[in-house]
Amino acid sequence: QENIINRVSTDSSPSPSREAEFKSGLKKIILSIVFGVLTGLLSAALCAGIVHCVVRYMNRTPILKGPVVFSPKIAPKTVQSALDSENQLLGSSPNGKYYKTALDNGLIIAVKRLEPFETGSPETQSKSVKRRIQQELEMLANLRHRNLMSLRAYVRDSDRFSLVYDYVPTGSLEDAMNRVRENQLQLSWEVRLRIAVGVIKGLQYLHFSCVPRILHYNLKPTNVMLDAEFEPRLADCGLAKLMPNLDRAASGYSAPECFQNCRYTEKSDVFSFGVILGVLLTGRDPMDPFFSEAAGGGSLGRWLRHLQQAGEAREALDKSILGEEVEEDEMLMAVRIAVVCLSDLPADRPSSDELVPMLTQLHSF
Ligand SMILES: Nc1ncnc2c1ncn2[C@@H]1O[C@H](COP(=O)(O)OP(=O)(O)OP(=O)(O)O)[C@@H](O)[C@H]1O
Repeated sequence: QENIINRVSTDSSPSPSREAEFKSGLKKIILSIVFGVLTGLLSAALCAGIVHCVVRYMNRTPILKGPVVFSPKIAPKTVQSALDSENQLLGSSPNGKYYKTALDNGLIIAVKRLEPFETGSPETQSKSVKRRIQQELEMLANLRHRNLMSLRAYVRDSDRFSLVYDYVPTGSLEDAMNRVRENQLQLSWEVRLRIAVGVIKGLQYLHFSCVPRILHYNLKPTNVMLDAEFEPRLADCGLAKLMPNLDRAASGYSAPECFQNCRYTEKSDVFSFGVILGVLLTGRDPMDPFFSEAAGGGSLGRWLRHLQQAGEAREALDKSILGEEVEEDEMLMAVRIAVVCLSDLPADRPSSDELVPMLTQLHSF
C-alpha cells in the first residue's frame, strides 16, 4: 500500500523538463502577442501618417497665377494691363512703392508694389514663402471695416506682389498734416478727434474682432488715408509681416520694445497710435529736430510727458486749434491719453478696446 501511495505522489508533481517546456511555450505566446500588438500599432501609425500627408498635400494652397480679384468692379485682365502701363508714383519706401493708375473702366486704383520677397532662395523655400504670403493676403482681403482700406486685388509677378486698393484722392493724414504745417489747410479739433477715434476703432477691429487677431505693425500717418469727410482708413494693415526687411527705425512711430527686443504686440500698435494722437494735438512731426533739444526731450512722447507733469500741457497744443475752453479741456484730457499710450512699458499702455470709449467719451468730461 505504501508503494502505491509513493507512486501516486510522484505521478501528480510535473517533472522538471515538462515544467521548463510549459514555461518556454508561455513565453513564446506572450512574446508573439506583444510583437503582434506592436507591429499593429506601428502599421496603424504609419498609415495615419501617410493619409495625413496626402490630405495636407491635396489641401495645400495652390500657387496662383495672374491677378486675384476680390471686387466685382475689377476685371482681372484690366489689372494686369494697368500694372504694365505708365503709372504715377504716389509714395516710396524701402518696403515698396505706391502707384496711381486707371483701369480700362475708368476706376482709379492705388497699387502697392512690394519689394521682392526673397532672392536667391531654394525653389521649395520660395514656394512656401509665396503660399504663406497668398494665405495672408486672402485673410487681409476679408477684412471689412469702415476705418480700414480693403484689399481689392493682388497680382504676383515672378518674385514680388502688387496689391490693389481704392485710390483716395484726399491722400493720407501725413499729406494733410503737412498742409496744416504749411498753413494751407485748417483742421479743427473736432475733425482731429474724429480722425483719432476712427484710427483707434480700426485698431480695435484688428485686435479684438479678427480671429486670429491682426497687428498693424506699421501704423503712421502715411498709412492713414483720409476720405473727403476726413474719416480715416488704415492702409497697409498687417503687410509688415510680409516684409522681412521692414525698416521701422526712422519712422518715429515705433514702440521702444521693437528695437530693444524685437517683441511686437498689440500694445506696440497702441504706442504708434499715441504718437499719432500727439501729432494731431501738437501739429508737430515726431522727427522734428525740435524734440532732441526740447526739455525732457528726445521724443514727442517724453516732451509731452514732461509738460503734462509740470502742469504745462497747454504749451504743447497746436496754436491753430486753441479756442473754446470746453474744447481745450478735451485736448488736455487727450494729451493725458496720448502720454499713457506712450508709456515705455507695454503693460502700462491701455488696449485699443479701452481707448475707444476713452476717446469717444471725451465730450462728457
Ligand atoms: N490708396 C491710396 N490713395 C491715395 N494715396 C495713397 C494711397 N496709398 C498710399 N498713398 C500715398 O502714398 C503715401 C505712402 O506711401 P508709402 O506707403 O510707400 O510710404 P510709407 O507709408 O512711408 O511706406 P511703408 O508703409 O512701406 O513704411 C501716402 O502718404 C499717400 O500720399
